[in-house]
Amino acid sequence: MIKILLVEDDLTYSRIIKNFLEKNNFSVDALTKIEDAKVYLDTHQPSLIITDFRLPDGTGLEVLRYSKEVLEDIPVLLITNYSDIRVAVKAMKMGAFEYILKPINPDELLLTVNEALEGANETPKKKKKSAPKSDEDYIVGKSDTSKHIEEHIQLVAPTDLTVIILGETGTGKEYIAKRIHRKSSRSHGQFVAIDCGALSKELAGSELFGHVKGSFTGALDNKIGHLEAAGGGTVFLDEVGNLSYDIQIKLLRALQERKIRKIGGNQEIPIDIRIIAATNEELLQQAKEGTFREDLYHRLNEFTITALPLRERKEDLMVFANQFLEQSNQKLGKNIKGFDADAVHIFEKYTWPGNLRELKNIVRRAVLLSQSEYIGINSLPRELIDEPVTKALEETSNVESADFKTSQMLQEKEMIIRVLQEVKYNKSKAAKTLGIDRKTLYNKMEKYGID
Ligand SMILES: Nc1ncnc2c1ncn2[C@@H]1O[C@H](COP(=O)(O)OP(=O)(O)OP(=O)(O)O)[C@@H](O)[C@H]1O
Repeated sequence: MIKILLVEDDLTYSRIIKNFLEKNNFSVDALTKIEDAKVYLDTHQPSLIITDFRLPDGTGLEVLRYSKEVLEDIPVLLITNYSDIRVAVKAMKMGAFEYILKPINPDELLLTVNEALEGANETPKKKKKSAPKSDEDYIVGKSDTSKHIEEHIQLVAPTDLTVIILGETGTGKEYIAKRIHRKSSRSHGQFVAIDCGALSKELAGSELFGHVKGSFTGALDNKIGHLEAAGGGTVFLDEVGNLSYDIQIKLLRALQERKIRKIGGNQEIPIDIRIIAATNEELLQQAKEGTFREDLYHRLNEFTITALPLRERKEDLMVFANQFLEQSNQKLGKNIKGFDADAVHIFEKYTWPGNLRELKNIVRRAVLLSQSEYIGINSLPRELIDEPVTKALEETSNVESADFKTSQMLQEKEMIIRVLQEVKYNKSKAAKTLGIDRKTLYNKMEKYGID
């Protein structure tokens, strides 16, 4: 039976999730604290972790970080209470598989659990990222920017040039890389995606280049690295700015000489790969500051493609939203026809910090929740609807020039409003969720003028 670790300190919630998953034939071990989860992960190998964001001894991000350290390829789902998409985006960047907003919808939970487990072994070992299953999944978009990206993909794909793809998280860098691979003469070979941000410092060399038996403690056998294994195919180095200096030197050599040497080995092994690298950092800036080798930067940068954030390609927004709706309809067996005018208006106003990944997630959730033919604001999470309010608040208070305290107060006010809405204005529940007593909550509500 597939084993799941659940880290949730709200015992009622924990029991509901555990019972629900057990009814669906999963075995669930439930814990309430990060420290206990760490001890558990030292001795157990669950296939999936579901963790709440707010825990008594820290945040779920710590569970995520630790799990990536001890178990390389374990999917982690983060439950966030305050609909804080920025936390969710950070979690995704740290390697979380998906985030789920409270209040949890059981169908959504089950769907996400199954998606996370799809392809994951029962005993996880290797890091692998999700990639488009087929080219049919890929949406081109209709903005000029999208058309340019498509032209560039078509232009560079048949060559063997190394490509750097720049862009914020969730803008589709991996999707672009995979499309280049599919349109290239290497399409019959493998597409190997490596998340350089998730490679441990000690093992990065061995993962990329391989090692010979006995070259370090734990090297019990000869190992073939990804660069050799992907022979004839394409290697996608995501978050390439995270590679250590040593590895950068080795990679530069590999690219220049088209040969690698395994860790602890003397033999030169020819490699036949194309590299596509991606970063959401200012790699050139890093190169200038000396944290990323400039020679490697130039070697990688034979061609650049920039994936713009969704907020700068508004024309594409509804094209993607409608396609995601179609995909979700198919997957969930629903027949939602589209979005109503209010939903479209809210979509257009929102800033989409998690870009296409966030849009897809929100559309999928809305399709799942929607009771009517057209998705309306009732099926959208609060953060989308509240964002303009938050922004107006920030603008009137001119947060940029205001001191830190003002900004903290604004955040606190916003959080109290959100929690109150979430618990339908039950003050005891709100106080409990916020981790303060009722009296403090009343004082704060008065201070911020919340009715
Ligand atoms: N062109 C596209 N067509 C359809 N879906 C897309 C496209 N680009 C991105 N997506 C959706 O957005 C999600 C995120 O895309 P992707 O993983 O390629 O982003 P990324 O920029 O590599 O993110 P990160 O920097 O966080 O690794 C994908 O899983 C997919 O669902």
